[in-house]
Amino acid sequence: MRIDVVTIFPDYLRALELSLIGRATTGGPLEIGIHDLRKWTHDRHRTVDDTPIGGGAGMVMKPDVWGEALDELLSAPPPARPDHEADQGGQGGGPSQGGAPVLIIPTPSGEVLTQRIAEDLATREHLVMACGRYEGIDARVAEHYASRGVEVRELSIGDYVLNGGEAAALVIIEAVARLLPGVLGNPDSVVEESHGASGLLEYPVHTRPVSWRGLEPDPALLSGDHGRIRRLRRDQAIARTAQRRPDLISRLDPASLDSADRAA
Ligand SMILES: Nc1cc(-c2ccc3cc[nH]c3c2)n[nH]1
Repeated sequence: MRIDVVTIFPDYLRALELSLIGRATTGGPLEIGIHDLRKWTHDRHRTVDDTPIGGGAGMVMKPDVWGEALDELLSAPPPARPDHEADQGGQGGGPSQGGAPVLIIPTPSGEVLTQRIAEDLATREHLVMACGRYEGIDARVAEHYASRGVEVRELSIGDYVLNGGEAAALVIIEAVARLLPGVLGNPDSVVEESHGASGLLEYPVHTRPVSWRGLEPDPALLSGDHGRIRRLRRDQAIARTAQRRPDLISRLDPASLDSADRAA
């Protein structure tokens, strides 16, 4: 997968050079390009914004500058894929959806990112992320590329307002990139996560010391009885979800909450 990120603050995205995502970009399944939007300006002040048509506070990012940047990045050839990666779905599941780039525009007024959306995006070959600032990017940019048949995803990372799209882009990239094959050391760790296949929040985790400040994990976890441990953890996941995210419980298939797998 290739991800191109356009921003007026390229240093904000340097975090992508760290940790697992950073390692995934050195000979791994991921290529990341970080681009300064001002590269596509032509005036001496490198202007990227202007006052809003119709009035209002703040400034709006200019469609002509964004158009030159996105024309170039959206028409770039899809990343070369080693033969062994032909149609190999990652933890996101499913074969690749082909090389057509997806234009992702972080915005507080977008569809809220979910694990399902991240899994879908993890099957794509090329993501182009447009990070806005000020009051946002001229709405005609998304409209123009959608009209040209580009898949445009205006994505929110939650119902709160940031100062720009860069932090949201980091969240979206991490949620997607970690699902790619070879990025996580242990692919099994994706299986029992919150918002994973079970639709539940994950159970509480513990490690040594067993006794800490008078607190100890459930004795079942020390029993070595894997069936008992699995049943406990499922009960804990259900209880935690019911307490913290009852909205997720209502979406579950009631049959999935029965003791079927507890009998195992
Ligand atoms: N979920 C969420 C996204 C944003 C966001 C995204 C882009 C821009 C550009 C200017 N302000 C922005 C805010 N806030 N909250």
